[in-house]
Amino acid sequence: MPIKLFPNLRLLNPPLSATRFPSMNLKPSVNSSRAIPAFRRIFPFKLKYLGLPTRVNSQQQQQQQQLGLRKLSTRPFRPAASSEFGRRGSRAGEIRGSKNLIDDEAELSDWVSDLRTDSFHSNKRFSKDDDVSDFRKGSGRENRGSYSMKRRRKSDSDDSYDSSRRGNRNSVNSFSRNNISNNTSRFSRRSNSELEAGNVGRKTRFSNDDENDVGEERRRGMSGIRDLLSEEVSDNDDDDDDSVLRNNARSLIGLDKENGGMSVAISSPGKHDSFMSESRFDQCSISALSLKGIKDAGYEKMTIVQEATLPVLLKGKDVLAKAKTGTGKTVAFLLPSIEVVIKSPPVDRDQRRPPILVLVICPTRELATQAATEASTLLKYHPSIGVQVVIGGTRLALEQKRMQANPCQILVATPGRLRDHIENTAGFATRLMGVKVLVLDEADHLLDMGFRKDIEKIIAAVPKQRQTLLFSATVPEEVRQICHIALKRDHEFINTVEEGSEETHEQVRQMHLVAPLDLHFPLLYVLLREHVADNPEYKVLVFCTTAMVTRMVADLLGELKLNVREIHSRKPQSYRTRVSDEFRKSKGLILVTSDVSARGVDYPDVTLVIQVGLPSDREQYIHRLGRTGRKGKEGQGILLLAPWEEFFLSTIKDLPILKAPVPSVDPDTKKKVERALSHVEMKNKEAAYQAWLGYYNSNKKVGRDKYKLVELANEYSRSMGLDNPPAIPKLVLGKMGLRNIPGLRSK
Ligand SMILES: Nc1ncnc2c1ncn2[C@@H]1O[C@H](COP(=O)(O)OP(=O)(O)OP(=O)(O)O)[C@@H](O)[C@H]1O
Repeated sequence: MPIKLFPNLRLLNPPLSATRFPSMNLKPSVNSSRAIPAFRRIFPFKLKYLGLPTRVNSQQQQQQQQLGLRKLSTRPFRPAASSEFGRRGSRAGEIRGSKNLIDDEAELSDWVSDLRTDSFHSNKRFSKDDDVSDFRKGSGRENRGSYSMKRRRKSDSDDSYDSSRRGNRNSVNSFSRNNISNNTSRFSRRSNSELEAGNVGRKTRFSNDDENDVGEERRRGMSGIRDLLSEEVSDNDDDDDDSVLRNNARSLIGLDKENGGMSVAISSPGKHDSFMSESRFDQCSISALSLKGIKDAGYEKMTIVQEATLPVLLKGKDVLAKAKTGTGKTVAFLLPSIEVVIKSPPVDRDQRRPPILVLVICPTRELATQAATEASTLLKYHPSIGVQVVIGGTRLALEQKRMQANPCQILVATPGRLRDHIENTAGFATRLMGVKVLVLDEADHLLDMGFRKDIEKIIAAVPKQRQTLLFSATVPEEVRQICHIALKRDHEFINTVEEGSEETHEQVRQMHLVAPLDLHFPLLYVLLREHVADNPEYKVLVFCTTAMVTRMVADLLGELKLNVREIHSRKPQSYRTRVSDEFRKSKGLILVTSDVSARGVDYPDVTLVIQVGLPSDREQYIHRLGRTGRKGKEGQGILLLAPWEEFFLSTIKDLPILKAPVPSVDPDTKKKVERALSHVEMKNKEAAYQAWLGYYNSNKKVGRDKYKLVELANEYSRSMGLDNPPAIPKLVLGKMGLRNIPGLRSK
């Protein structure tokens, strides 16, 4: 049975295009770093002169050879037709960096204070965000590690497997158990293819007058819900949808062996602009008023993930959906959810505890606010449907008042704050018993150990009889294994990233730079300076490992007179909202950020993403990179690593990331950076050092050898211009397992 699948798979996986980077000049050259500005050396395809980046994997090397010596044409970079889905590579991810135990000093000090007060669990309970979640990942690290081990072993044993088939192995296995024809006829469809207030343990809650409570702004009541029932529904009924989509069908469907769910592999139509489909929203059973809202939002056709998921979701099925970053997943889960509200019986206006019908969970405050804003846009012509957002960093009492004064049917929340409401808001648990649709956005992150307990609690608080939607750009195997926590057994896995193809966008050029730590700050400055000079409309995200490292790097770049903002969990929510809005609207700005901006945040037109230091794992690398190249636009990504961090590259070896030559930094620039570092506040450098140590200590690989780790941390301290490593509280060192390690200073 499985053998039958392969011809189909081949059809779905067109041969490799020889021209992946058609515009790249591949003539070897010895780069004179002085003659060629650093950024241009890293992205030589922008230029008419020579450069020879080294491909990471051998397949890519082969492609490069096939390309031969070609004249470089520069902007605009356009990927070759059909190449996006034509590539294969062994699926990386077998070797994954472990999640950090302590993501930043906030967690560290909170942890310490928790230890002091012996109230760790109770304190942690009510405010969670990205950074915090990373802290809490500690308990799950071992689990993650063992998953990784399993995966590694599995992949080892599969070495003989043809790599071109490897990506489809799951499908093949699962097909062998199932009735292909039934599945195909039923489901075939066409397709192109932080942070709740970091109040954990923090004693301050921020009052937030400028909180973007969309539901409140809209001041929607429940009065018109009855009217909604008489809303005109578009002509197409479900069968029509099916036939339209069936006509377009090019997909394969099989039962997901691991968890019993349906698995749908979506094919490529052979064009590189894979983000949009040819299908219109009115081809689905969507209410006329929703269609009006969609039109006003400027959406004409569905994106690939919308086209693939909407018909299934409109039928009420549970779905786990995977689609590349910036391809419209938010609308994909909001629209069918809104349709459920429309079709629900009217709620009595005088009801004391009106039900929440749709519950959307997002891992970060920014993302929750963004999703609520999108919902608000789509609800333009549904004035009686209310959407509210509950997130950390705002006063709980204020949210309670708002929810009481103006009950909504759609609630968007971060996990920690939601749990807080479940436990502390009168009548809230009763309202949740009305939930018909549960959405986990960035599902893999939410199902990760950092959020797992909250999510389990939330799932226990909503009815079993519900529809559940899990969306993410990354769905690692371990998430497939545990998604039954949330999904029904017969759920569908709709994967719009073709198995064997890359999870990143082709139009985003990726580079990695490996250089000693002492060069990282000067190199970062040089890269940014060059990019700013080259791009009048620059908009750059610089990702750092922890919140305190983020603050220090932002200070440094500010001292270097770059136009910089910073965002991380240690900033008050009002500040974060303001900076996030500013960056969304601005051009000519650099946002230095922790992982609060890694997932989901939709900043338009980001020109460059720089990741400094080890990303927590492969998924985080992909999500951070995904802040650029959204909606089919071009973008660039640079990963700056130290030599001892190079192991991370094996986890992303299937991605088209090229090795860039390290630009030399001229003595004047070095001095300039040193001077700027000397102006950065000592306490910020000390905090960065401690946070850096905590972050790498929690990395399975780097943190294994404590002696080496301390040496590296002290190298980092020197790179900040410090003669002696800052002293760290004894309690903290003890907790990190670093007591009595030579080279550390304690206080
Ligand atoms: N049908 C559509 N046509 C055009 N643009 C759309 C459509 N649907 C969504 N968009 C826009 O696409 C952009 C990206 O959408 P969204 O943020 O939902 O992506 P995503 O897939 O969730 O990304 P991430 O994985 O990073 O969370 C948004 O600006 C959104 O307004």
